[in-house]
Amino acid sequence: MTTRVDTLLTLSGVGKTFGGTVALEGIDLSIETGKVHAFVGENGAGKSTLGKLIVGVHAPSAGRIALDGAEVHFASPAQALDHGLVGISQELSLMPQRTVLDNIALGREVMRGPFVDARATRAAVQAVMDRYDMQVDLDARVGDIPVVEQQKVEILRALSRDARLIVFDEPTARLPSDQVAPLLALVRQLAGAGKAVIYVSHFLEEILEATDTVTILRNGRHIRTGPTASETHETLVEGVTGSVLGEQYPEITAPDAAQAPVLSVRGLSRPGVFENVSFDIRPGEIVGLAGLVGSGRSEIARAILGADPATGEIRFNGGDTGRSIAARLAAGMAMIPENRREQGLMIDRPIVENVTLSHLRRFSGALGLDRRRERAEVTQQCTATGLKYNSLDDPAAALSGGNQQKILFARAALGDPALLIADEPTRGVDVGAKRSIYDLIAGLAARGKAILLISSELEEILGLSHRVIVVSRGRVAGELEGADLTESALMTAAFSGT
Ligand SMILES: Nc1ncnc2c1ncn2[C@@H]1O[C@H](COP(=O)(O)OP(=O)(O)OP(=O)(O)O)[C@@H](O)[C@H]1O
Repeated sequence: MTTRVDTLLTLSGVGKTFGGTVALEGIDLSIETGKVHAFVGENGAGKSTLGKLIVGVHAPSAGRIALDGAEVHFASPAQALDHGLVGISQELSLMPQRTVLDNIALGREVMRGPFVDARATRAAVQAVMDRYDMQVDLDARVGDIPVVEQQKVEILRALSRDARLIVFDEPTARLPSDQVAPLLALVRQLAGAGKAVIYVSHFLEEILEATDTVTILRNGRHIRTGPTASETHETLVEGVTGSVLGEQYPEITAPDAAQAPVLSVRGLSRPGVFENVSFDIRPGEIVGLAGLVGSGRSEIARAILGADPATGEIRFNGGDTGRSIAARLAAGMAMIPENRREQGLMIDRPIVENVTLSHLRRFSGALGLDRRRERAEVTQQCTATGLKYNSLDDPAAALSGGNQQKILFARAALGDPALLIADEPTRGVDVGAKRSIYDLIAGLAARGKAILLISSELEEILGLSHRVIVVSRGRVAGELEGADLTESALMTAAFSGT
């Protein structure tokens, strides 16, 4: 199939400010049909904002946007949709209780008089699926299907509304690794069908593999746009950070083998989820917990924190901590949860409150809350994590996704925990900020803290852990250390139970 390439959208001198924050400035760019166009940049570079200007979530503060050569102004996403411009965000906007068909057809039902013609509605949706060769079970409940299928539902919904351009904002951030390739195939398929696609992502490999054009943004400015084929991992990193990045992983010092473990887990079990899990973590040790998605890694971590019930023994600092999450936090455990929006952040509350959450007692004295000390310590932690913000009183929602992640780090570090459980700590974080999070983890370990690190990025586990526990189907399938800690040994163990 030959695909015609035409300019669909032209941005000239586009800028956006939020209060005092300049998110974007002087952006000139064109978006073409039949191409996948990546936006890359550090956290806060303005990628999401640019996507949101295009699909009518925000209105530009300066400049003009032209569609097919004619200037357009969208007061809402609905108006952008009327022109065929659609955004698919990280948090999907589907109704999980309803069927796939309902979700795709909602608001677009074929009517016969005052009644919905169910058969004709179904046929219309089927026709869209056939036309784009994207099949999905129309009768399944959306909440029951995998995330990548849910994304397909969103795409079909957009296609059934005659979308011409689809903006994907970090579409793989929530995807299990085995669903990434199918998503990338869907994205390619859309371009093949003549749609313009914008792809916002931190995953440089995905960008190199699946996009045609790359735009690099830095501090709200347009650095360059060009064919993806002429970029490499290194040129992208250089473009995004503005400098050549050195070693990605910090030196980690070997823990003192003579010290008693901070954490001892014995025979930890939760029926149907994991079974008979036992391991220790010593002070200053970074232990990776690796395994395929569904292996039980995150569930084990949650049980250690007391967030989920489990049988077996957990000894912390040589004693019993009690079973509740509150008792374990008070005893010196901390966790950076995998899903920060649902589990970690109060998105509408100020940054300062988000950082001090669960540590308020530290700043309370006879005279009430010591606000000055609270702000000083929060500022210190925010600087240490490299968090970029205007004012500590801004809501967390005003930060870019990666900077929101750093709030959770600042919070965990503020409590000076003896054990930090970090579940996917760098998800959604840019390459430069990744390094600062690795430095933080290594720094905590150097100060004698125990770290349990969970990550889907194999490289990250290998680069940062002293020792790795591999889980497969809820059982410990191997423990790797020193010269035995290699990618192939890790993968072999991870697949052993499957
Ligand atoms: N609703 C908002 N209110 C105030 N400031 C905002 C808002 N949305 C974005 N910003 C600011 O605009 C800038 C760009 O943010 P944006 O979300 O576009 O970055 P990004 O490149 O997508 O980052 P990330 O990779 O972290 O998601 C940041 O400084 C951010 O704090």
